[in-house]
Amino acid sequence: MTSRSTASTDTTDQQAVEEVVIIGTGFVGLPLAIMLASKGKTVHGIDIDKNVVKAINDGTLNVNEKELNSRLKEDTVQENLVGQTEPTSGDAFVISVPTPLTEPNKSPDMSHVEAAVDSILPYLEEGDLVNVESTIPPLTCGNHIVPQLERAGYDPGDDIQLAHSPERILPGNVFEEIVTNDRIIGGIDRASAERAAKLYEPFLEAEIYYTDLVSAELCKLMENTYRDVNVALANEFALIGDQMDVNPDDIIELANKHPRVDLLRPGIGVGGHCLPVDPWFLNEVDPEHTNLITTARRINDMMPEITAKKIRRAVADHVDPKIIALGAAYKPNNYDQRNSPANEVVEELCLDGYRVTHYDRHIDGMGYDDLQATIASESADVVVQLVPHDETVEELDELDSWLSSNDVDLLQF
Ligand SMILES: NC(=O)c1ccc[n+]([C@@H]2O[C@H](COP(=O)([O-])OP(=O)(O)OC[C@H]3O[C@@H](n4cnc5c(N)ncnc54)[C@H](O)[C@@H]3O)[C@@H](O)[C@H]2O)c1
Ligand SMILES: CC(=O)N[C@@H]1[C@@H](OP(=O)(O)OP(=O)(O)OC[C@H]2O[C@@H](n3ccc(=O)[nH]c3=O)[C@H](O)[C@@H]2O)O[C@H](CO)[C@@H](O)[C@@H]1O
Repeated sequence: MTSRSTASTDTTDQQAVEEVVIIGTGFVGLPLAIMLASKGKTVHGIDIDKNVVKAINDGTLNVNEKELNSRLKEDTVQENLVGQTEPTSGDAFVISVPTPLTEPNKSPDMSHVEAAVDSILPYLEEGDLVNVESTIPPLTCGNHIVPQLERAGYDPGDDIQLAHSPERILPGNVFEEIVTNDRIIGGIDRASAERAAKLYEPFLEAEIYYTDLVSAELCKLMENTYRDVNVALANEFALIGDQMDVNPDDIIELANKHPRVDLLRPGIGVGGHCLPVDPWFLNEVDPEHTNLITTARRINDMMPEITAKKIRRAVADHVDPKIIALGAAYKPNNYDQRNSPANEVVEELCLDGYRVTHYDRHIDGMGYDDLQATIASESADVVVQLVPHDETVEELDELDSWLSSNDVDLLQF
């Protein structure tokens, strides 16, 4: 049961949402809090991290997401958004806490979601909406959140509305995508899904698709798994290309000239908060039918080690080479280091005893003033570009002839 509505046309007669309590004001919760506050909603941003709460209230959060700092400082946002460490009452509760994996068995760690739901129970009142934005394993709403609410004496779908609207924003382009991405809203019933749409209507300029809870859970996981598997395919093609001594990027470009082929870019691995995690949620619920998915995960997880091997081979002619590694973020033009393949590559090289200094202009404390001066002062033998940030690629382009005339090898991934 999927159906569509346009956010700009307010078609439902569900009660508006005026006061919103957002549990978890991190990468996902804070942009939503800011968007709602900027549209005049009363927003309580709840976080167990006192520093995050203080920074929200002071308007000083130093997060390197485009526009986030300036939007947080806007007068309307500062007037309407208050950071708190404890929940309070409201019309709608949004759950946007982490859902990591437990290692080494790659099972979902649902403790934050459970704690977040527990924390709102004393404040829930009849008619309130609970809307989960965290990425969750299939059946989490039905098998965990519904019983948790029932144990507290509620009857979700009757006295409490329950929805799951997974967040799909792309790190690095959050404030555009939160407005323009279509939204999938699963509800325990249609009324819950339509009420959740009331949360997004004030700022959304895209379609809303209504569905049930499990379909919404699965949809988010399929999206990220699709991307992970496709990067794995590109990585595997690149390994085959390497073996044949041809440039895989060039061949992929040629293959993409086919009208129905659209290969992604091979790289040094798949990092970030989502792609290395979410496919395992599918494996958790259906190990029998996730062979391709888990194989792709393993291919992507192997890439940092394979990259380190390539670097070892490339520096084999140098005695005790001095290596400068550029890039620590999990992807280009980004500052986030969560599950960063670049960091894994550097760790591998350091474990082997190589002398490596590691820089990333996008990351506080890892920058440099002048790349040429840095390479010269460190007497580097090899420069390895691990993350193709636009600026890094440009800088290295400009330094190309200087590097070769100074016998500095350049490796670019
Ligand atoms: N980061 C992304 O790109 C992205 C995009 C879409 C979806 N998601 C999903 O959204 C969810 C949140 O991810 P994130 O990136 O915002 O995480 P995050 O770590 O940036 O933020 C989560 C925040 O929740 C707080 N928190 C933890 N437990 C809490 C509790 N019980 N009560 C109140 N606050 C609590 C943490 O202190 C933290 O500030 C995850 O399920 C993630 O998979 C993330
Ligand atoms: C389906 C989808 O798009 N989901 C997005 C994704 O956001 P993300 O930032 O994690 O995604 P990517 O940009 O794909 O990067 C991931 C890693 O893959 C490497 N990569 C990428 C493309 C490529 O061709 N070759 C590569 O090697 C890249 O370097 C990096 O390490 O998950 C978020 C949270 O759920 C979503 O909200 C967001 O919509």
